[in-house]
Amino acid sequence: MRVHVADHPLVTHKLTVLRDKRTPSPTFRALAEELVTLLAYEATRSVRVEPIEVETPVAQATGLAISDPKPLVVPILRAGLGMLEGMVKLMPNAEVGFLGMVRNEETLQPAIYAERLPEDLSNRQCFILDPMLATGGSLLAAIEYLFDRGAVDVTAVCLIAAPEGLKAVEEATQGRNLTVVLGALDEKLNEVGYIVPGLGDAGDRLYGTVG
Ligand SMILES: O=P(O)(O)OC[C@H]1O[C@H](OP(=O)(O)OP(=O)(O)O)[C@H](O)[C@@H]1O
Ligand SMILES: O=c1cc[nH]c(=O)[nH]1
Ligand SMILES: [Mg+2]
Repeated sequence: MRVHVADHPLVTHKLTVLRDKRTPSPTFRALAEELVTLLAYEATRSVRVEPIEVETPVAQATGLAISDPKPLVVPILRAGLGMLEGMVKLMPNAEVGFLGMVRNEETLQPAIYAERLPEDLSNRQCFILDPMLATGGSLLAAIEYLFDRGAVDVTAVCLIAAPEGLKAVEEATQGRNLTVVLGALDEKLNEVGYIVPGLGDAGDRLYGTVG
């Protein structure tokens, strides 16, 4: 597993405002989108491309185009939806599929409650979006789901991770072609499975509801 933790003052600045419990949902949503666009720059470094020729007003130029099959972006509902616009802004011709997952707050076990993905993911590059990697259970279930469907290459973009969850994902995905791109790697998980210092419940903070 390759891990990249953003080391950029703008990322840390925006994350600091996200962490602040006084930040209201509209600002939280705008910042989550901006953060993803910054992280997407790194996350798409290995996007598959092929050479193409174009005519400039002056001469022939060789450039690059994103190859087929197009990358598949998979936000994990609910909170991952807050990252979708920021990602597709950078890669407008990517396809988008959806996975709805919820973590049982007692057992911390994830469950998939909705799925809308292309049937066949063989030979696909997939980009999972989920702001929080806490125990790692949700991300791991999403990763396994995509690989089981035939994906060959998965990159997860998360705003904040706990070391415990990152380690769990790494141990369970040995030999997989997996990259994790993070805005920050925090200190730890608390006794109820929240990231410390984290930002609280990302879904609640994005959408202003509880649950
Ligand atoms: O690493 P884990 O311990 O699995 O926790 C992380 C998961 O928890 C949050 O989702 P949640 O279950 O709160 O659903 P929501 O997005 O609908 O709020 C978050 O968006 C991740 O999907
Ligand atoms: O800190 C956490 C852990 C799981 N899910 C969240 O939204 N936040
Ligand atoms: Mg939640």
